[in-house]
Amino acid sequence: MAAASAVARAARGGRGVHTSAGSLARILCADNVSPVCAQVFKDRGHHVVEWAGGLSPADLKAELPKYDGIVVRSSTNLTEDIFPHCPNLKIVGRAGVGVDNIDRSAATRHGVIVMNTPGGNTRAAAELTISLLASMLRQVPAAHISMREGKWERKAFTGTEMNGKVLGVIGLGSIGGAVARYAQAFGMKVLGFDPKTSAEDAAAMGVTLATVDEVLAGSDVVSLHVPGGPATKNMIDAGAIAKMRDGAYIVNAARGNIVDMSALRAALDSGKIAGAALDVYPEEPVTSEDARAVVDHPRVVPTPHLGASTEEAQVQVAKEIAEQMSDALAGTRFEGVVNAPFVGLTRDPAALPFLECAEALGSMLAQMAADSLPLSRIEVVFRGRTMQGDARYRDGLAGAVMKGALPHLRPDLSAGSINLLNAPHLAAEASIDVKVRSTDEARRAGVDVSAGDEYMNAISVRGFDAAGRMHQLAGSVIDGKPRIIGVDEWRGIRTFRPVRTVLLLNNIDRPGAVADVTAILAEARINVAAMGVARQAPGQPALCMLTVDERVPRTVRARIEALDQVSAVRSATFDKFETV
Ligand SMILES: NC(=O)c1ccc[n+]([C@@H]2O[C@H](COP(=O)([O-])OP(=O)(O)OC[C@H]3O[C@@H](n4cnc5c(N)ncnc54)[C@H](O)[C@@H]3O)[C@@H](O)[C@H]2O)c1
Ligand SMILES: O=C(O)[C@H](O)COP(=O)(O)O
Repeated sequence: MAAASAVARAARGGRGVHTSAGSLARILCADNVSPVCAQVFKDRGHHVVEWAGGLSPADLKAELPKYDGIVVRSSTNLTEDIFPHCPNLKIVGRAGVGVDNIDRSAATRHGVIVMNTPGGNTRAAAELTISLLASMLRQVPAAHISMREGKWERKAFTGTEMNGKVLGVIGLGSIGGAVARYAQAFGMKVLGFDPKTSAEDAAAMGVTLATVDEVLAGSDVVSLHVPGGPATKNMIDAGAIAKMRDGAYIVNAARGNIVDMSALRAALDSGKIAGAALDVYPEEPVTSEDARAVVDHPRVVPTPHLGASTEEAQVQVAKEIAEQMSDALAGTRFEGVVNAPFVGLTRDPAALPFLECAEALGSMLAQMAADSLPLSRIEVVFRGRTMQGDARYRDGLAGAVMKGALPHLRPDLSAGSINLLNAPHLAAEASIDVKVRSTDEARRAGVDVSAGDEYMNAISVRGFDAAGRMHQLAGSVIDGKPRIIGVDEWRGIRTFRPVRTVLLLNNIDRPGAVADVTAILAEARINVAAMGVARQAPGQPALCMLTVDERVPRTVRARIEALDQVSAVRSATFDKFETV
């Protein structure tokens, strides 16, 4: 399972992420995803099982623990309770756009990457939206049924033209944008609302930007293209419908719970809404009485979630998700990740040393604070253009610092169960408040940001115990490698690499003070690899930093602590970083 562990290593922010020929991950392809998906995985050396249709919660609990990855469409629901059953699961792929059937925050908490294929089914969904719109305005399905019943009813099916009407598009992303363009070819004017669309982008689509209320009030047809989820649930409720024109139409090919079915049913019955075309429903297949009544309404055109169901779109999303997941499993590319965009940093040679530095700082901080655990708060401050210029660093640094710290703060967790994705959540579980700020933000919050200020790029970490005592470290990347550049209040120290075992001693600066320490280490046959001292003035308190080749037993540490010139000894051992 070398490739499967590559994705875990990438999430852990480790080095050496690569595919080895013939290395296998076990992938479950569910929800009738195109066979192209399985083929791409097989071609990339993975072991694939194709599952016909969706998996029930019981199926998921029984089957998914055996797999490293799963591909789903919209039928299989990966709810919060599934993830604790799947310790091997590393990646979930959505062959499509909407990820509202996947509990992304539970996935993140369990260190599982979630990715989708935005764009793969845009054309299919936009074409179906226009088909629904035209069928609804011209009553094509009802006329079809009437013909099949042997009737010839022309007058009853007099329709409404698209030309000259106003289409209101809510959600001007890929599909909403395409719908807006297609509708203009039929002579429709388009009003649109999307908080993320700029006036320039709207103008390029030929859309007049408006508020949501203006779109509702000014449109003959309102078409919805926003993602599903709590933020858009019942966006079109009785209040929104009341704002619409009398005799307006609604098209929903986005997600079922965006429209309140009971409000739509009432508005269809009253004639406030002249017709609706729906591809999606609050529950699929339809079960509730309101949704059933809407589907059966004579002025409603329903389809069973067919937006992405074209040969072309299915092949496209199946191929894309298998390639994206295979690349992520190989650790070479992290396209389409929706719950941890920062994992891409682990493949960036310029970014990786900063993540390693943050992890080393977290590890050393937690080890330095061993005598004052638990830590209740960890603050991370970053400076420099590299990290400030890329929004992904904020989450990446939080993950890396906590990934380093947690093995020392939560002995209940095995080191292998902690990665960049879940580390901040595991910290929150232990009531450790983690804050990441840029120097500017920290300065505004009144935090001392002087640690590492002589470096272009630096990360400082401060850990506070319950009594408010603080431990502080700063690090930077020098010659492509992490270095510790500051310890507590000491500035301008001789920088050192976070490798082997680092001993920090607070001592009085006097002749032979350090020699007494190295003599004890020599007696214990502990080799000193590097050493540095920092002091305020001759004869004053000083800091001595020693890198030694072995772990320092408690008895040896106690002998050093007993020296009268030494006031505090702290040590940190690094397993994963290179040797000096
Ligand atoms: N019927 C189908 O088979 C089918 C197929 C594909 C996608 N979809 C659904 O369509 C949705 C949109 O797909 P897309 O590819 O265009 O995604 P997208 O991410 O490109 O676009 C979504 C847009 O909605 C906007 N948005 C979010 N909240 C909003 C709000 N409250 N008000 C206004 N705009 C808001 C976003 O800013 C974004 O621009 C998907 O999330 C999916 O649920 C359905
Ligand atoms: O969000 C999507 O991509 C669509 O709703 C398609 O869903 P499906 O893959 O279940 O057809």
